[in-house]
Amino acid sequence: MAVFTSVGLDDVQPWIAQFPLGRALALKGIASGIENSNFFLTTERGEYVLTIFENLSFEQLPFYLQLMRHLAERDVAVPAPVPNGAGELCVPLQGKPAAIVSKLVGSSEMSPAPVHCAEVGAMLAKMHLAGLDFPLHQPNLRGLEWWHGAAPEVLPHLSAPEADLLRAEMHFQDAFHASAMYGRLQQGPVHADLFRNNVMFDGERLTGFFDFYFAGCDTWLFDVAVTVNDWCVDLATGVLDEARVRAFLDAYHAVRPFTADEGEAWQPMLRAGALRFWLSRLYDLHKPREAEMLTPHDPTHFERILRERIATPAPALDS
Ligand SMILES: Nc1ncnc2c1ncn2[C@@H]1O[C@H](COP(=O)(O)OP(=O)(O)OP(=O)(O)O)[C@@H](O)[C@H]1O
Ligand SMILES: N[C@@H](CCO)C(=O)O
Repeated sequence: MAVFTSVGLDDVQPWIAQFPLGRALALKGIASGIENSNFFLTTERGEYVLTIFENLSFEQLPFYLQLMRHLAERDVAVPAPVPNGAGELCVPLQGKPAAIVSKLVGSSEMSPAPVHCAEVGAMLAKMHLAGLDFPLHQPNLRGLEWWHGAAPEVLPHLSAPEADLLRAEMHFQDAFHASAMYGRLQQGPVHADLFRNNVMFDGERLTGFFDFYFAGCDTWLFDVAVTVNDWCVDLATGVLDEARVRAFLDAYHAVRPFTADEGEAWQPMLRAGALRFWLSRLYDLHKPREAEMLTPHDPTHFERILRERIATPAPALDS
């Protein structure tokens, strides 16, 4: 269920007059998604997606929407937000923040082959470069500081081996994040949640990245690690598929070459990417938000990935 705020064509008709889109012709709720209410919107000018934000406020949204606009203007495949007549990207609908973005063609590729991973790698590198001159700044709100707040909250709910792993990995990540090598890694706006369900494909052609609502400024390599941990993994075991990893990394490297520091940081960063989602899934499971609408994802998937990344080195980065 992904329409939490119900809106009909009659509600949208007067509201849409502020956008240069003509009249609304059709509105259809989108069934997938767990954070926001999403609708396919057909207007006299074409096909769009209308999102009503259920958890994000008017203050938080400019970073995400301006970033999407900035990237779309630089030919990165992302939905382009449509400004209203006053130039605003986010305006209230039924008392909640809402935005209209262009509709991407295609569907998510949930069983990716190396060819899909190469497309994602190349577009991610292009996105990182295009974000270099993005003027707004917001930290990754699910970064090290958040991990330090979340870990003590979930620890009482863990078994002894799980608690030992979490404590040891936090310790390891503190040292990694404090290192001079970490301090030299290139930073900028990152997607930070680029899982298979947040990318659209039309056959083997990537048509767009979407769901930017965990984006923030962090190291580019963190984004690479999060993305590889999802796109290049065997979902049953957490083991990385070498052919997909190579395809992803080679395609990224061809657009934006990795540095020697990134080569050194690669293994700990894959662990950081796994820890981030193990922790957030544990947190969502044990500390659900008030008026929570989502079914928590399984944390053990990322516990398995974390243990696997500690035990087995991933294919190296070229630099
Ligand atoms: N710009 C777009 N173009 C085409 N389809 C879109 C677009 N944005 C969203 N969708 C569709 O809507 C669905 C839900 O969107 P999204 O994943 O952003 O929902 P969410 O509730 O915000 O996120 P999530 O469940 O991933 O946390 C997607 O799976 C996709 O099918
Ligand atoms: N991608 C996240 C969900 C939030 O988008 C997860 O799999 O835990």
